Amino acid sequence: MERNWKKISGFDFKEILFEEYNHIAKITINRERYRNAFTPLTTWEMSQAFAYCRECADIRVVILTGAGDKAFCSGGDMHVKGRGGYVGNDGVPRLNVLDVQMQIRRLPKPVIAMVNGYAIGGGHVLHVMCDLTIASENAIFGQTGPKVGSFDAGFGASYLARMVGQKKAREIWFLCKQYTAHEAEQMGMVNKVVPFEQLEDTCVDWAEIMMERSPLALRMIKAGLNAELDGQAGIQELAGDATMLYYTMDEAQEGGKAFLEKRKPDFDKYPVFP
Ligand SMILES: CC(C)(COP(=O)(O)OP(=O)(O)OC[C@H]1O[C@@H](n2cnc3c(N)ncnc32)[C@H](O)[C@@H]1OP(=O)(O)O)[C@@H](O)C(=O)NCCC(=O)NCCSC(=O)c1cc(O)c2ccccc2c1O
Repeated sequence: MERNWKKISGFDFKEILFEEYNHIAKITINRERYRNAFTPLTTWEMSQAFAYCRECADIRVVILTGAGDKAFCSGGDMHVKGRGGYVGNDGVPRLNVLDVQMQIRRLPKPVIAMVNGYAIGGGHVLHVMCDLTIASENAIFGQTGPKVGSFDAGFGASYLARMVGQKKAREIWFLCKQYTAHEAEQMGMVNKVVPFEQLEDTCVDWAEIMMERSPLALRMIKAGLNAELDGQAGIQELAGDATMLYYTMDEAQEGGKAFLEKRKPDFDKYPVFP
């Protein structure tokens, strides 16, 4: 189905497209010429887009994808890989895709990876970070790090292992083989494989189903699933959400009111559940 994706205004992005349709934001890495490899500018722009998605209450689900029919993302742009990171116009080496990874993980809304071709290297890690992955039949998955002088021993290893198991994760990283969409689905890192022509429709369908569910329930489930792996940082995320919920209750309002009214708070009137 042809959809009227509208450009989200207020940004002058050069390396990504940032669009909205029916409360769904779509972030497209727009470097088709380089199989959508990311530079520090690409990841900086992605960071701003994800920050907007977090703040904007109108956005309920985010789709991350790559331009064209060849690649979702082929990882860091090898042309600008320097000593210490990927070097942007300011000459500073950075690994700022790691910030984007955290933003995806911390976004209190579902993020769908719409994998339309190669998801390789740092691009593979990006799909791993997303809550759901829907892939077209032509999609190819794999890590290249140990072949090209890199590795992601963070979420790119440990979270991947949670998905596919330790043996498979080690195979993926040690051998740097490429896997078809169906193999990736069998391994548990892809939710659904569809023909290329149905890829966007399926992602939008899934997004629209999720938008019929309680946003707060999805937010809490995501935080809980994260907390299992994220230790103290995961507990902080879940605890922050619990505090947010507590602040919506009369019991918490009473504490603040009592302070401002210079009286003792009366918490006795609020129910204590077993
Ligand atoms: C992705 C491919 C398997 C596609 O192969 P295909 O045969 O379809 O296409 P070509 O190879 O001919 O590519 C067409 C064209 O695009 C250029 N290109 C492709 N990928 C990149 C890239 N990553 N960087 C720069 N340019 C790229 C390619 O050179 C061609 O240009 P021409 O001028 O020749 O036309 C295959 O392309 C491929 O394997 N690509 C490389 C994948 C890769 O190794 N990526 C880097 C991995 S490391 C990484 O991503 C990484 C990034 C981080 O920021 C990290 C941060 C922290 C920890 C770890 C990190 C990390 O590991």
